[in-house]
Amino acid sequence: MPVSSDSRGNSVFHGDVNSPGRSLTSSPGSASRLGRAASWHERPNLDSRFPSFHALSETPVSTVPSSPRIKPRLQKKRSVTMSIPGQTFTKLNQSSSASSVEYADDKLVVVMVGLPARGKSYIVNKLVRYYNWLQYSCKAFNAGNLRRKQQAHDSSAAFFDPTVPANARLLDEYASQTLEALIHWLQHENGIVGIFDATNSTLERRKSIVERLQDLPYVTVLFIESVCSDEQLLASNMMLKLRGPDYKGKDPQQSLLDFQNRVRMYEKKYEPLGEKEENLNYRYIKVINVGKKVVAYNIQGFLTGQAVFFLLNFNLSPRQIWLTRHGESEDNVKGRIGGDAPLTPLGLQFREDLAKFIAEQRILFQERLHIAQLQKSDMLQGAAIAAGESSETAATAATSVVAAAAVPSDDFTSDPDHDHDQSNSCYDDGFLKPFSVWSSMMKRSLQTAAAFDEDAYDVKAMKMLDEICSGMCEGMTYKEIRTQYPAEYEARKHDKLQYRYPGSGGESYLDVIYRLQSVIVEIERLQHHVLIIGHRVIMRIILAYFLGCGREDIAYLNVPLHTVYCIEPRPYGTDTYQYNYDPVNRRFVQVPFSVVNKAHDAFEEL
Ligand SMILES: Nc1ncnc2c1ncn2[C@@H]1O[C@H](COP(=O)(O)OP(=O)(O)OP(=O)(O)O)[C@@H](O)[C@H]1O
Ligand SMILES: O=P(O)(O)OC[C@H]1O[C@](O)(CO)[C@@H](O)[C@@H]1O
Repeated sequence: MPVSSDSRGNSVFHGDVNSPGRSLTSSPGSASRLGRAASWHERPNLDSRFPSFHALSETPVSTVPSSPRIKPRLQKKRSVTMSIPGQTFTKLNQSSSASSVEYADDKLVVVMVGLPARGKSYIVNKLVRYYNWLQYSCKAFNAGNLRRKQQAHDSSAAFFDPTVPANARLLDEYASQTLEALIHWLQHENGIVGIFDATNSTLERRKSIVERLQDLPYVTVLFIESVCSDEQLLASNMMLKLRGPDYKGKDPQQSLLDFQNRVRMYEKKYEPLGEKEENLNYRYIKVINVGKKVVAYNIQGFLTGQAVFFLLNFNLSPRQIWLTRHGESEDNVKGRIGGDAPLTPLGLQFREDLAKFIAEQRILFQERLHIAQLQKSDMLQGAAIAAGESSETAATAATSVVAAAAVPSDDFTSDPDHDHDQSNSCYDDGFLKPFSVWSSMMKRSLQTAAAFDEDAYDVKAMKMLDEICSGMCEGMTYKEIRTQYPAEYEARKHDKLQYRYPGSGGESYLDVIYRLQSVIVEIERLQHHVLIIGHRVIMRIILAYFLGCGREDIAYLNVPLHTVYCIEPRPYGTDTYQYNYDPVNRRFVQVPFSVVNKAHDAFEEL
């Protein structure tokens, strides 16, 4: 099969478009031929396809012709392999006998299991963000929220005593109503992944959930249990609960004692996932001590596999995720898209000041971390004494929390000697949290990353961070595209997320999302800081993940050049900061974080 490579080194396969039995599986560039990249379960209307530079008959395709002799028996019902919005398209044989082929939605119900303060909601929030970012409609249904909404009396530990029938019935009712709301969403709001966030602490409860769901077509049930035996983490988690809705505004130490009693109430009846579920052939993932150990049983299907992949890689380590585009390039000045232009003098100045700014922020964060751990230690000490422990025992336990946080991540440790010349307290431990700097393999990004000292940073270039490829429009201005290819210009304006540039290597935002999936998971896996020096589309997609942006916003986020974003994962979400570069005074000024571009102008200037 003839193969060529385009200007960016991508291989382009030129198949024989008239090959017999050609199946319309998607391939780079195919969506613009097939019209809107059809969701996997919709038939694309070939007559409404986006216009392209080539008529369908001329367009080079990368499909391998299937032998006319072997006609695989096509699945007439549900798809059993991965189905990725905008990336895969399964077309069934037109001559199939079924009058209307039933496109089954592969739906997933995730059922959380775990004692209080085991991170269930934390895991749920991350999974919701991850699935939605992958363009699978995902929503969480939390029984605790329903309880708080409906409950007249307070939520003290006594209410959770399983030996009090009235309360046990109420808790079951809250759980049942929550599950029904999830089912309704799946059936009537095109939901794909519904997550049931509750303790679901007994086998009996879990069996009733499976029985209720088995009536739904094409629904897979996956149990995810969070188990934690790390006393320091549990103590820290329970302290975090004091800021939660159940204890807001109440005495911290009394609240901590009450929450510890609530956990004891659940422990009376708690049954961990295990052999009984295996005998029932349930699917489950057991996350132990924030992924230190993960047990997966009977995992089948693409969506469940995504959950395992994600849960193997997340962590709670406090760190910063920095994002910025490359410095100004010569094509930016000319308004030309794509290409591989070098930095301008202003772009070179930006990179020097960026390196100084990041070095300062790295030290400031370490100091903040140290102070936060001391505060946590005081709080733990006070709670332990209130619980009746001796002050010596309490002090020892609390100090170990601080010590545990000061140890750098196990990825690699910057050279303590190199940092010893810093004159502030955070170097007393001799450790500075490691810092990775990732760029794309495009000149403008590589040049920006070159300002970072490889002795103090782990500098890496990644092709998956390259800017979106605009295919035949590479090197053009928006005005030239609008003039020379008005239909393409309008088509992209119509659906910027799914529109794929025609021509070899042409990409859509959805293509780049899937190209960045492994980068997102790697960012979640890292326990130390990272700075990503990307491009406009790359910034939008990564920011959209951490902000949980809706698909209608992703392609329009306002991410100008010489703007630096900082994301700090927190126990209940993320803190975000933005700094604009002042080239005159050569400094970065913190401004309110603001990336949503309500104007939604598809082609704002570069
Ligand atoms: N896998 C995990 N194991 C232990 N702790 C975790 C895990 N993931 C997150 N955490 C920490 O646990 C804290 C509390 O988590 P979260 O509120 O989600 O608990 P929960 O199990 O939902 O509690 P509850 O059942 O009371 O709602 C989080 O803020 C986070 O710092
Ligand atoms: O999706 P939009 O808004 O066209 O922005 C993407 C464009 O931004 C740029 O990164 C501007 O430099 C181009 O290389 C790229 O094609």
